[in-house]
Amino acid sequence: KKLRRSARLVDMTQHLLARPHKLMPLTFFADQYGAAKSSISEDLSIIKELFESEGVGLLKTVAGAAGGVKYIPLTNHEEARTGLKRLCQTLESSSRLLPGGYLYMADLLGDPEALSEIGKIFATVFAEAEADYVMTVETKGIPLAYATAHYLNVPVVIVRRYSKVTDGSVVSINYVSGSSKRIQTMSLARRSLPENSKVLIIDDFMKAGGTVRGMIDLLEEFKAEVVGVGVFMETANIEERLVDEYVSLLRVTEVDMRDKEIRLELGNYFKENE
Ligand SMILES: O=P(O)(O)OC[C@H]1C[C@H](OP(=O)(O)OP(=O)(O)O)[C@H](O)[C@@H]1O
Repeated sequence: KKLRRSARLVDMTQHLLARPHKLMPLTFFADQYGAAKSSISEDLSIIKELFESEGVGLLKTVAGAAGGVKYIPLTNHEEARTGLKRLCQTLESSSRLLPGGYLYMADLLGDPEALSEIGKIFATVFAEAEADYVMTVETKGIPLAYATAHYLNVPVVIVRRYSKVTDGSVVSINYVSGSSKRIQTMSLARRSLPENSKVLIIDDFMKAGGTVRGMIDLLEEFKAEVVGVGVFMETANIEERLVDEYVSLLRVTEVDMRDKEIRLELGNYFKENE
């Protein structure tokens, strides 16, 4: 149906936002609105300018016959910092302290707006990683994995702690989660990852890193490539960490169970003296 420019701009914007990282040929829009490709190009430059000036993300145009345009969601660094500082305030209340230096985060992990904000930050950090899948381990990592996967527009694979009949044949490995100091298993259905998949690991919390280490070892069984590790929160001052390459958004610096003190700071995604 023929739409005038203002209506085209609205319709194209919602179309692009709904399909992050997806290349769309200009002819798709030209046919959709019965407009010339030159008009569509002008429309896209208006959207591109607004997206970039307002920090919505990038509109990348790919030239040539198989070309087109794709929306890359990006949160600018300042906005990410402000948003995460706000989350620090929410999380820093002593009532959230749990035994073992954990924080009660289920409310945050259930809040669609917070998840969307965190997911977009992870998708910014790993925008160039060319991940084919986002992987996490049940349970608390699941909402963060989906939020990140939405902005990267890739599927999620969920590692289980126990193999289930409904997974078909599975690959299992044993690992020690530093948090629990006991041997645990991790398993993933054999059919969930083709060989040579590029996988981004996302989890909610990293203590000793045993869980992330486990997922890395599991991915070796699938001949998959780990293209990144993102954790929402990490505990500080862990001597020997089982994983050294990872991005954290927040860090627990101090936990004092006696006087119920808790301190959070920005994670390694931000430079120390930033
Ligand atoms: O770095 P590590 O020392 O291995 O600990 C981080 C693990 C432990 C915790 O999961 P749990 O609370 O054990 O399980 P769930 O996510 O199902 O609540 C957290 O979600 C990470 O996955």
